[in-house]
Amino acid sequence: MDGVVDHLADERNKAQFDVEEMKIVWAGSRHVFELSDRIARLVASDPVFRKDNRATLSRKDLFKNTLRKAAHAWKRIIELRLSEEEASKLRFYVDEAAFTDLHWGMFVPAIKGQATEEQQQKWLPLAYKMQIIGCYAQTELGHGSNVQGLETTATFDPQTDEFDIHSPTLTSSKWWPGGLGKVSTHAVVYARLITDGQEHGVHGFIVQLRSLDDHLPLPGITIGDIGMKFGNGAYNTMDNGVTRNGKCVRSNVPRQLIYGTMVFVRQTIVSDASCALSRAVCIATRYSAVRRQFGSQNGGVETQVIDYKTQQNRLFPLLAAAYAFRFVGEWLKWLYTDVTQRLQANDFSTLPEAHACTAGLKSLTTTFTADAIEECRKLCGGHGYLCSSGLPELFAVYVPACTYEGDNVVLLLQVARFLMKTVSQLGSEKKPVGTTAYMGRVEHLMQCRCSVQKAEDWLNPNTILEAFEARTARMSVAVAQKLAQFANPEEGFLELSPNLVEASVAHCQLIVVSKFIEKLQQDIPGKGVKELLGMLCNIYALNILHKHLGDFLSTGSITPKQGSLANDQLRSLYSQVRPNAIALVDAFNYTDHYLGSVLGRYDGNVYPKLYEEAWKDPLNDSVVPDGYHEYIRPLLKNQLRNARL
Ligand SMILES: CCCCC/C=C\C/C=C\C/C=C\CCC(=O)SCCNC(=O)CCNC(=O)[C@H](O)C(C)(C)COP(=O)(O)OP(=O)(O)OC[C@H]1O[C@@H](n2cnc3c(N)ncnc32)[C@H](O)[C@@H]1OP(=O)(O)O
Ligand SMILES: Cc1cc2nc3c(=O)[nH]c(=O)nc-3n(C[C@H](O)[C@H](O)[C@H](O)COP(=O)(O)OP(=O)(O)OC[C@H]3O[C@@H](n4cnc5c(N)ncnc54)[C@H](O)[C@@H]3O)c2cc1C
Repeated sequence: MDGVVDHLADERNKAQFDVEEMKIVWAGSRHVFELSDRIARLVASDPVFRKDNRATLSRKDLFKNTLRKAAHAWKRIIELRLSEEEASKLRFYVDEAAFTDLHWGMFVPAIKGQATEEQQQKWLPLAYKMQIIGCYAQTELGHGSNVQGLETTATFDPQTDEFDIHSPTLTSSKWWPGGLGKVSTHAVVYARLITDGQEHGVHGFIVQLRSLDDHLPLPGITIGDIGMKFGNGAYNTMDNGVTRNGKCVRSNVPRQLIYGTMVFVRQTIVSDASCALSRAVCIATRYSAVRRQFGSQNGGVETQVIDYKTQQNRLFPLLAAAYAFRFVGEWLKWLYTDVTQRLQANDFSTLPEAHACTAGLKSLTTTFTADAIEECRKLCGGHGYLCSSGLPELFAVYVPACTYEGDNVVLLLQVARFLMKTVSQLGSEKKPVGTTAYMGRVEHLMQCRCSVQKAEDWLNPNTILEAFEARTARMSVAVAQKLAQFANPEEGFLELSPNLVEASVAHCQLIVVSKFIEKLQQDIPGKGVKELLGMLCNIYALNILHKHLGDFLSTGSITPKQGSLANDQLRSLYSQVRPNAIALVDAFNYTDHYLGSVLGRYDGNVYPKLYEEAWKDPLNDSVVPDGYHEYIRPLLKNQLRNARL
């Protein structure tokens, strides 16, 4: 900021907490903060990583530019001898969907989680040095959610000691895998295993797709890109592939680990949600402090739009959710590490809970974040619709997260199965543990009454927790009772699936709220940091209560009067957060390069930069547009009838 006027300085001076300490809380530790800060600046200062031209490049140029960035990133990683942690941060800050996401994010984890020791020794060193590039080829043209319905076959031939991978139908073509279309040399392909004419379900196989000499597909393999996707620049930096046929190397893993890579990636997606959400919120918050509309008295300045209660009511719950998702993401990472260690010791007992938590939280956080990015665009008024706001691209890149790695509704139905199983086991020897431990108090939760009498009573974490637990337990038990009336449970499950999904959402919201409350029980240093986090936790919880009031009232978990008091408390919390809003988004420590938004600039110097940015558009290369002589002039001169169009 040297020599630059900070238009948001007054806002920063209002902060009532230690921003530097909050940055550490957000990062997770001082080590991660320092590392992230260093790598973010490194990326921001490298001209190869510029991204302000993405919206105007053609698909081919966009894609080639992504290849250039990926190669440059790898070069820098080698030159600077970056650790795995630093390298992954570098890719994060380059901020461009690319084949490397799938290579490092799915191909390598799939081998680590599912391949035998011998296979790992063969493939991992090659993958780590990027001497092979891999992708995760599960989804087919005909089946994505229904993994057991995949049609690709892997038939073992004992004579050659090989598997014959075959796509017997058009719908069995692998369709969607990122990196597959143009870049990957190898893939983990999911196929139905057949030995001695017998089927053994879906397994993963490492398949070489392309020659390592000339990159041509190997004989019998047809590969291409599936075409343009939603948004202009956005996700079109990625090649998503279609392929048929191939040969491969043998794989043999325990049944329970086949889905393991999905559990891993879903866990990373929850942390990514807090990044995407915080980024949109940072843009909308800074711009809301810069933007003024109405309210000028005697020729004075107009009101900052952030001071309108409606703006706060839309924006601050999103800010609170960004922090909430950060902390639940941290916890989920711990849960994943724990389950991985147990699996290595052949303990599969916590896998169902890990599956339900990763599936449910992936669904909850991505749905919320996609909607929130769009809300942030609207919070920025007309300028939010400009590509230079960064929000349209962020939305287009982010929104498929609601679909990939498991459609969000399909995933909530998985949570519902877990919940219904838990309810059905109540009263048996098997006590609910972990995130369903509250079900162990179901008798109390079915009849307890919320004690809130005045608005401030809602600030008690135990009061909030019990209201959320009662709501979820009552919704789950109610739908379980309805299910029990069906002679065929699967028929009942289909019929009641909307109710089941609602119970799952309630359960996942309870997890997020409870993990935020647990975070606040830790020792958190820094003036005012814990107080501010407490306010955000209450905003997150009370906003859900307000938005889902129907659930809380219909289950009798709270009274209408208590619902109204929660809303009064929310308004008061907004006023307390307001002076801290800019500092709370500064704590994300995003560089202007990473934010990629004129509206979200750190210095708040929005208008001159918007004007400057507009002139850079290729349409402004000439004053009179290309096409004037063919199409506009004849129109104006009434010569269209004779014109050759
Ligand atoms: C840092 C880098 C990150 C990289 C990526 C990040 C950013 C984004 C970049 C690019 C995009 C990236 C990736 C996208 C990649 C993909 O999309 S890959 C494809 C993902 N596909 C899916 O997610 C498919 C969704 N469908 C399913 O998960 C399953 O088919 C199903 C819905 C769960 C149904 O399974 P099925 O076997 O038919 O049925 P059932 O319900 O009977 O389940 C059987 C039992 O298995 C348990 N189970 C199911 N899933 C899991 C799991 N993942 N882990 C553990 N256990 C699981 C289930 O609970 C059942 O158990 P029971 O005890 O029998 O009840
Ligand atoms: C950008 C992007 C990247 C991707 N990358 C990869 C990749 O790298 N590798 C890979 O293998 N795949 C990849 N995929 C594929 C992705 O995992 C699938 O698209 C996803 O799992 C959803 O499956 P589907 O497309 O079959 O949806 P469908 O299952 O066809 O869903 C269509 C609709 O049906 C509903 N539905 C489906 N089943 C049920 C049910 N049982 N009950 C109620 N409703 C149901 C869904 O809710 C949805 O509304 C990617 C997809 C995208 C968009």
